[in-house]
Amino acid sequence: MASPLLFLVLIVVAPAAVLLLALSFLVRPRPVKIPVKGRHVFITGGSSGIGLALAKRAAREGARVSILARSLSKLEDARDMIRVATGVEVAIYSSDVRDGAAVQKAVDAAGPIDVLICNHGVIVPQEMETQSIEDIKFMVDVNLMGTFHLIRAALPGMKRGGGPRSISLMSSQAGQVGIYGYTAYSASKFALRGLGEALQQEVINDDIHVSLIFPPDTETPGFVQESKIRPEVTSKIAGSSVGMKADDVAERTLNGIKSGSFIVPCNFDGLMLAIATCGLSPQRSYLMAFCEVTCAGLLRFVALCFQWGWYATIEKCSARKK
Ligand SMILES: NC(=O)C1=CN([C@@H]2O[C@H](COP(=O)(O)OP(=O)(O)OC[C@H]3O[C@@H](n4cnc5c(N)ncnc54)[C@H](OP(=O)(O)O)[C@@H]3O)[C@@H](O)[C@H]2O)C=CC1
Ligand SMILES: CCCCCCCCCCCCCCCC(=O)[C@@H](N)CO
Repeated sequence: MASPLLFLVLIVVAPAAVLLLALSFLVRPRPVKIPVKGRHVFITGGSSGIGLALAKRAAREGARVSILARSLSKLEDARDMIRVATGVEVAIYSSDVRDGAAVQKAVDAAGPIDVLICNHGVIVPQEMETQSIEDIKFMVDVNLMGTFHLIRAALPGMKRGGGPRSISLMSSQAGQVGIYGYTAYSASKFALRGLGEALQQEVINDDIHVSLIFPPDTETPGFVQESKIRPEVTSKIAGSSVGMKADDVAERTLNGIKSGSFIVPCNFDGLMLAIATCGLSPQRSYLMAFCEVTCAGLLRFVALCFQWGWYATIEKCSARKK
């Protein structure tokens, strides 16, 4: 009578328990908690959208907050908005992340950083064949080179010790899977993952922990602009993942940073995408590692179903154009 139960234990539960135990010893780097309260959080692109929501949240949680962007008037408006919402006065720095010297000056003026959030980003969605090389360079320079400038400027100050610190990079779900109309944008966002994986190995001994954030379409001023010019196919494919509000992305982001997660998905589709594209990324959570090991095959199948749908959409749209 007890034999089906015994069978279940032997075939499923026991191997799962052994795997979980093995993974709890195996995961590296080790789990870490990164506090935000009373610490210096530096957010680029903090004057709008996700960055502004992040700045508000960090201020509310008792951090000292600095924000950097180009437009001084937008920065001042953001500072006023955050003061009204939280009673906290944030420091503002007007620089272009493409200008390494200007970034260095701002970072020096702000003082040693505990949590660096490279959130700035630009997008011009368009098919590569018609996109100008200036627009392509624009996205790579801001999204990728700007991030290099920031990390290089902030690292010496961050290595001074005083508890675990974080470097977080705002990628996109389009940095996990290439999307029609996003050749340059996807390239710049995929690049952040390579940067982050390599950087984590270089800074682990300094108690610095890298996080990569992968949001879906998010309601922001930037997204409103993007939506006006984005190809129809791009909108359809991006619609495969449920859109979010900036504040909800900010909440996921800050929680991901605080829990020291390397990969930070923002919604359920993002979680599936993270498991399907886990590759050789570091993983601190043995539970997530367990999901990756056990679900990879099935999620590959799900991913192929999505690709099937996307190629059908592309065919339909191009047939209509002709
Ligand atoms: N909204 C979305 O659908 C998604 C967004 N993301 C990513 O999230 C991040 C934030 O996006 P979102 O909130 O929509 O963006 P917004 O366009 O609303 O805000 C962008 C911010 O970055 C700043 N910025 C842009 N270029 C530069 C530059 N060269 N130097 C310094 N600061 C700059 C802007 O200020 P200023 O113009 O004054 O410089 C602004 O503060 C980006 O990296 C984006 O790629 C990822 C997935 C989805
Ligand atoms: C295996 C399971 C797969 C699960 C579903 C996969 C869905 C992928 C959708 C990708 C959407 C990309 C949106 C990018 C938004 C962005 O970065 C711009 N809006 C920036 O402004």
